[in-house]
Amino acid sequence: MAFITRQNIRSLSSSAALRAAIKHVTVIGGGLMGAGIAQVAASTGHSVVLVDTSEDILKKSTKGIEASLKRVAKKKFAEKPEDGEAFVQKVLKNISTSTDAVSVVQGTDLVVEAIVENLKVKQDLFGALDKAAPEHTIFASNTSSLPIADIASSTARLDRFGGLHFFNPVPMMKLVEVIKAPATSQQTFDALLEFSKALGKHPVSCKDTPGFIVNRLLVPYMLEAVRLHERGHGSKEDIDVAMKLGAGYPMGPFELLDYVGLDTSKFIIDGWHEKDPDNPLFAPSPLLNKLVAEGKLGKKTGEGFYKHK
Ligand SMILES: CCCCCCC[C@H](O)CC(=O)SCCNC(=O)CCNC(=O)[C@H](O)C(C)(C)COP(=O)([O-])OP(=O)([O-])OC[C@H]1O[C@@H](n2cnc3c(N)ncnc32)[C@H](O)[C@@H]1OP(=O)([O-])[O-]
Ligand SMILES: NC(=O)c1ccc[n+]([C@@H]2O[C@H](COP(=O)([O-])OP(=O)(O)OC[C@H]3O[C@@H](n4cnc5c(N)ncnc54)[C@H](O)[C@@H]3O)[C@@H](O)[C@H]2O)c1
Repeated sequence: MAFITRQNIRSLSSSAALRAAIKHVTVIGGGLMGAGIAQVAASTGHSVVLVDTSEDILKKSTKGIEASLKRVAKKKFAEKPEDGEAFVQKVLKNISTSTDAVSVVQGTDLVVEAIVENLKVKQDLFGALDKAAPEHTIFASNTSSLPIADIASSTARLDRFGGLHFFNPVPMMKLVEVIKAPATSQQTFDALLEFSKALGKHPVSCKDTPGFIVNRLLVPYMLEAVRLHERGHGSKEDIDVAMKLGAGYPMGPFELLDYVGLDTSKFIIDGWHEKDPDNPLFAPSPLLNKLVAEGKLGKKTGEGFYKHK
């Protein structure tokens, strides 16, 4: 039996206050990740503004969100499809779009950035947002591989800056890595943990170290799979089947690389290789580089290691 103590009440009310604090969310980047984050935030009652560089991209993002919501609704409301349609419409109403990040952050509690994996581009974005956003607004990056402290360094709100690393596909993957950089305040970190829980996700706490937890283990594994294939020691199909049937992974490494995007994968590897050139774990892959140079970026462009319909 749980006893209600004064301390319990205090921590319950402070966590309720934190949860209440994040209502309006601005998601910047409407690609694979940003669209998923916007969808999940809107599905859990947040009001969301999704930002990208053009109306055409935003139209594509919104279409993708609608299609994904329909998949969710089909399962969630299997018994009552009409409630599923109402759910989809209600969630879509919680999302608006914009191509002007600076003007929309004026009314936001949290900015989640999911743009290209490039330090300078992320710094420029946050530097501009910092001047426009209210004092209380928390900034978070969904970066896969860049130090949160480096991204935050273009702002004057180091205490209100942290990492929220989601996993692809966001509507299905339960994990969020919540990253506390050295200057992130405990209050900001707690707010990010609470926000992740409010999204129905399972947060884990991470230090601001390269790759946090998942990617520090996943990137060397994926790269070793590519090298194994480059050495002629296995076809990509056999390697994928082996890891699915032999290790219980839902996707093989080549399928997952195509799913993540080969451009994003290359950004991650190149960045780590530049910082740690003698580490064989992060050595670049000629095959991956060739596919990216040919514009074969994986599922999102219709071809990567595999062809996708
Ligand atoms: C080298 C460097 C690389 C490093 C990269 C790091 C990247 C990054 O930082 C970290 C990551 O994200 S790492 C990546 C981490 N991610 C992973 O590791 C992912 C590994 N893969 C998986 O967990 C599974 O294969 C999936 C869950 C993707 C699909 O499940 P499945 O059973 O294999 O196949 P299924 O039959 O298709 O789908 C079944 C049902 O799922 C539902 N549904 C699916 N997608 C949906 C969506 N977008 N919306 C809504 N719903 C969606 C839907 O209900 C569907 O049924 P339907 O009747 O068809 O509508
Ligand atoms: N793909 C994954 O599996 C995955 C998983 C976790 C984290 N991430 C990280 O999430 C971020 C986004 O990855 P993604 O896969 O969604 O990429 P993506 O290429 O699918 O989408 C990026 C979007 O950002 C937009 N964009 C670029 N610069 C912008 C700017 N200055 N302002 C507004 N929008 C801008 C692009 O137009 C594009 O629509 C990266 O930091 C990546 O490392 C990716």
